[in-house]
Amino acid sequence: MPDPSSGIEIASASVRLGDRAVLRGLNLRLTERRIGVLGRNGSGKTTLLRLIAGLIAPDSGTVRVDGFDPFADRRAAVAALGILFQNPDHQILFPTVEEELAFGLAQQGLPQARALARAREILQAEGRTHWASAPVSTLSQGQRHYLCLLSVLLMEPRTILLDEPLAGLDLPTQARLARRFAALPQRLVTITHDPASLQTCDRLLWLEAGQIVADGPPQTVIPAFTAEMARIGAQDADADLAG
Ligand SMILES: Nc1ncnc2c1ncn2[C@@H]1O[C@H](COP(=O)(O)OP(=O)(O)OP(=O)(O)O)[C@@H](O)[C@H]1O
Repeated sequence: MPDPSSGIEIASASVRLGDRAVLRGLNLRLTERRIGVLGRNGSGKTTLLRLIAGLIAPDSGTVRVDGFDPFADRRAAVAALGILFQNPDHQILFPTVEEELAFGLAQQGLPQARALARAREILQAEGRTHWASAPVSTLSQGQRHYLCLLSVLLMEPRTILLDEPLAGLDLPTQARLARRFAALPQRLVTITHDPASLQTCDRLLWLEAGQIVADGPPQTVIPAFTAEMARIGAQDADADLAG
């Protein structure tokens, strides 16, 4: 049985992609409700999220979420973890909004008719009943992103992994989504290179070249990160960027 109190446990985990060591010997035990991961482009944030989600396995070391291995136990992973990718087009599989929303529930074992009914209920609750049979292709990028979030919320996972959840969205949508995230009872792991959105996290990790360089409350990690980004930004050439 899953044990939610054990949180996300990563032990000596390394990931190579191609000839690159993208994550290097990570050791983390994450039990907080709001966890942020900061880091520059290419630092390994998305790879870390994919590792936690069980979409990739570590080359060495172990990953456990609520006590199970998310790569080996896909059934447990689908029930326990929701992931919101940066690009909604990497996530959306179905032609219409209601089919897309129903898919995750059907994967969790709900009969298709019940899944579609639940999809229509959430659209009604969101004031978007007119979206139900709309082709996903008629939605804007921001609306598709919002649709992906609704899909994740419908599945009620214990942990939600968010990859740059507010990037590319207009300001009212960002504000609305930020309020929605803040109200969620679930554990959220949010990755971004924008520290402002992580001010209220319980714990903040700063990832650099596949390793944790700072781990603590936002009050200490954000000033250190911001100062380092300013230092690098003041240079003409990016000597610190490995790849
Ligand atoms: N399939 C792959 N093969 C080889 N290298 C890869 C592959 N996928 C990612 N990488 C490399 O791994 C590194 C980390 O990528 P990752 O997407 O995890 O970074 P990130 O911190 O999420 O970056 P960003 O902020 O730009 O989204 C990058 O240098 C990237 O080029």
